[in-house]
Amino acid sequence: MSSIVSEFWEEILDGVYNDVLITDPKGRIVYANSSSEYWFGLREEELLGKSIYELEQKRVFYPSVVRLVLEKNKRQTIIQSTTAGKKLLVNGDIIFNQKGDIQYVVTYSQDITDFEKLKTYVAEVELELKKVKDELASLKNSKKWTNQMVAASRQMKQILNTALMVADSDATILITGETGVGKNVLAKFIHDNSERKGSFVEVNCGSLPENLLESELFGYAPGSFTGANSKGKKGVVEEAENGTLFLDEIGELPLNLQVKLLTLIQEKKFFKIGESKPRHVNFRLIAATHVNLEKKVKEKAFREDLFYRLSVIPLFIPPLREREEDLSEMILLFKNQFNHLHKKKKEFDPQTIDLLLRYAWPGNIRELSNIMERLILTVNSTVIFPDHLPEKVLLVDNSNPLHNIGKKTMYELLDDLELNILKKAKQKCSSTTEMAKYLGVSQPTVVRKMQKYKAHFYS
Ligand SMILES: Nc1ncnc2c1ncn2[C@@H]1O[C@H](COP(=O)(O)OP(=O)(O)OP(=O)(O)O)[C@@H](O)[C@H]1O
Repeated sequence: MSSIVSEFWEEILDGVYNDVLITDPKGRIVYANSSSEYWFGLREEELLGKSIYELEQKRVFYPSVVRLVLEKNKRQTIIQSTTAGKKLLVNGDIIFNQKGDIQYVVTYSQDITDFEKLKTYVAEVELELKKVKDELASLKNSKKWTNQMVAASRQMKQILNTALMVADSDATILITGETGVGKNVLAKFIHDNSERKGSFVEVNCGSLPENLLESELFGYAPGSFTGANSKGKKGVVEEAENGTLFLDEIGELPLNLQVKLLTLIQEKKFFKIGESKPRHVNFRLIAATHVNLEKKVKEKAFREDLFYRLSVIPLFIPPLREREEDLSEMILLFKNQFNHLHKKKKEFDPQTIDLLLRYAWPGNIRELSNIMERLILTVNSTVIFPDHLPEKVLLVDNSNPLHNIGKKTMYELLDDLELNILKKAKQKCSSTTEMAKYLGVSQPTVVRKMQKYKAHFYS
């Protein structure tokens, strides 16, 4: 039994329901009261002398409040998960010696497992209620508002409302937005909500060389060129009869085909390769691009007249990072979808979700969906913790300290930035000497700074 607490106090502390741990400045546990077993699943004898860094790594608890107190040199209150399956609100207080150095860190917790469960339950019920409300509202004017399509943000709702308003018209639509934001999904949504009985036919203008793209679009007459199918070929323009033709990556359309597309839009007629008589068609055209078409027009790489013909109804889908409500709902959607698909029951630690919410998602929904599926398939434990995340997502926590402005002090924000710089340098370099050169500081400075954030570098 520990000698730093007198028998009198030990009896009192053993009688309290909450855990009490005392740790020395090196992070070694020098006292644990008998309630600690209930909280951490380890007997007090097993806890004594153990390093909190080691226990944190083994996930007996995570994150360690003592580590944070020692790193920040001040009192901390955090939410912690334990292997015993609890959620704790943990306080870490410092006892200073006469010289003003840390002598001990005292921690005690409050079990908020039930409270957290209740919070999750209320959040889920609220989310359900919101979904039902949204679905009811959208059902009023939508025929096929699929529940696989998230539109929780104000921007997305506005886009879908405009899309529904124009779905039944013949007006050409130009959908713009970064890669992976959902341009294809929106085009299909418009078709599904139109009265058009024909098919939704899709061509990616960037995926084929010019001659193949032309025959793909317009088809060819029998024997019109060497190597051609003797029966000829129907182009997608014809296949889209009475339906919707979706031209993805329209910015990649070669200039020669831009002229032909213009004729098609203006006169609703086209020539099959090898035919001299025009064919008439009736379809709705939706085009999409992730490039800046106006810029292409200025550079003379895209015809101005075609640009105006295409953008009768312009719809811009903002990047996922600007649609916070969609992002959080999509995380939930993909978690459920991939758990179901792969017969798993994975949960996400709140801090993992927090990091996913802060990441900039340059690949938008496609990138999010890929990462969620990979995590659900490859993580062994039931709970997905921050360190299971790809490095690029993990680094986001500190990569932009401005995210935490107002929540952390300026010194804490500067520490976050410093830590991030060191992490990035460590990824690039194989020694502290190399890191020093890379960062333009001395090697002892690098070592000293890494020591400051040792929990992130040495375990
Ligand atoms: N609102 C949404 N809700 C749920 N999933 C979505 C939504 N929008 C897009 N997705 C999913 O995200 C992925 C990318 O969508 P999509 O292919 O429509 O993007 P895109 O903008 O057309 O991409 P690209 O520019 O690369 O063609 C798809 O798997 C799609 O199912």
